[in-house]
Amino acid sequence: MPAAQTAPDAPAVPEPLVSVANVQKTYFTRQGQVQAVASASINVARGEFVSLLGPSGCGKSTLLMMIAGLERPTGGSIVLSGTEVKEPRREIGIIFQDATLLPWKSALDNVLFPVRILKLPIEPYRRRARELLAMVGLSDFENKKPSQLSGGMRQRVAICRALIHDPDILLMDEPFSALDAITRDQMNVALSEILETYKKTVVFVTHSIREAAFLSDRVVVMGGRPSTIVLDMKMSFERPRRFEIEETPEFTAVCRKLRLTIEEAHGGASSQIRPPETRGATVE
Ligand SMILES: Nc1ncnc2c1ncn2[C@@H]1O[C@H](COP(=O)(O)OP(=O)(O)OP(=O)(O)O)[C@@H](O)[C@H]1O
Repeated sequence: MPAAQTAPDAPAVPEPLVSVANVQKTYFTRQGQVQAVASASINVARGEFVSLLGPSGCGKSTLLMMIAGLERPTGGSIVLSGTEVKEPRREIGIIFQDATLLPWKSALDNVLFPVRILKLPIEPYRRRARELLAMVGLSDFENKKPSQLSGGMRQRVAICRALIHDPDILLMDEPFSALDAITRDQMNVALSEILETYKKTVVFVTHSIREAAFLSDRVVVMGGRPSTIVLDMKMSFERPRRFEIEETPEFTAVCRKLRLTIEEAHGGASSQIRPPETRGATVE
């Protein structure tokens, strides 16, 4: 029987931008070992938005920090743009839960901070910083210090700072979880708009099922003990997305499936009585 052949005009499968292959992480502490991630494998294509969802302690931040090169896996490998990640890399921009802005610097200078660290020429980047601040509606606030900005504004400055050196990939660790519900919704829409303009690959850690479903191309659910990937689900809602999709039966069904998966990974609790481990995952 002849060997199966690929048709000459078959579309080439694009190389993933990020490839996480059987990654494991055990922390060695004075109190003993903590197995944060038993095994995780995910490919993220260029331009894709992938959320990591799951209850507190299931290893989401650990996995993100390993992709960022800030933690080393104890097993498996992470490859970014064809090269194994062994240290923080310029192609990456990171945004944390707390905006972590420098309090004595203006919004504009905070956005320019990575440019100074990377010793890049300031002037062309000053123009880009102003463009980014305008994009997130902060043109009138570029000279304000962080203490003069609201939480949502500070987080928008942090997004501009992460984008200033034009990284290929944005890693976001619960960036909006400290914000009130309305501001958080606004930030979700603002982030979608930013990504329509500056096409980036995003890996996004969140506790919020709705936020993950709204923003993502794929939602990866982590869970179990020790923690693995229990679901990798495509979010096929049309883009650009607006709040209205959250009112649709399709969106509700997707959120229900994600919630049940998280609960099953923790022993099949009913939706009324959830074990403490699943309380970190919210549908608000
Ligand atoms: N630096 C560290 N040293 C030792 N243990 C750690 C360290 N960082 C995380 N852990 C442990 O690894 C496990 C996974 O933690 P991680 O923060 O990655 O989970 P998470 O899903 O992001 O949690 P959360 O949603 O609460 O932020 C937890 O048991 C945590 O206590």
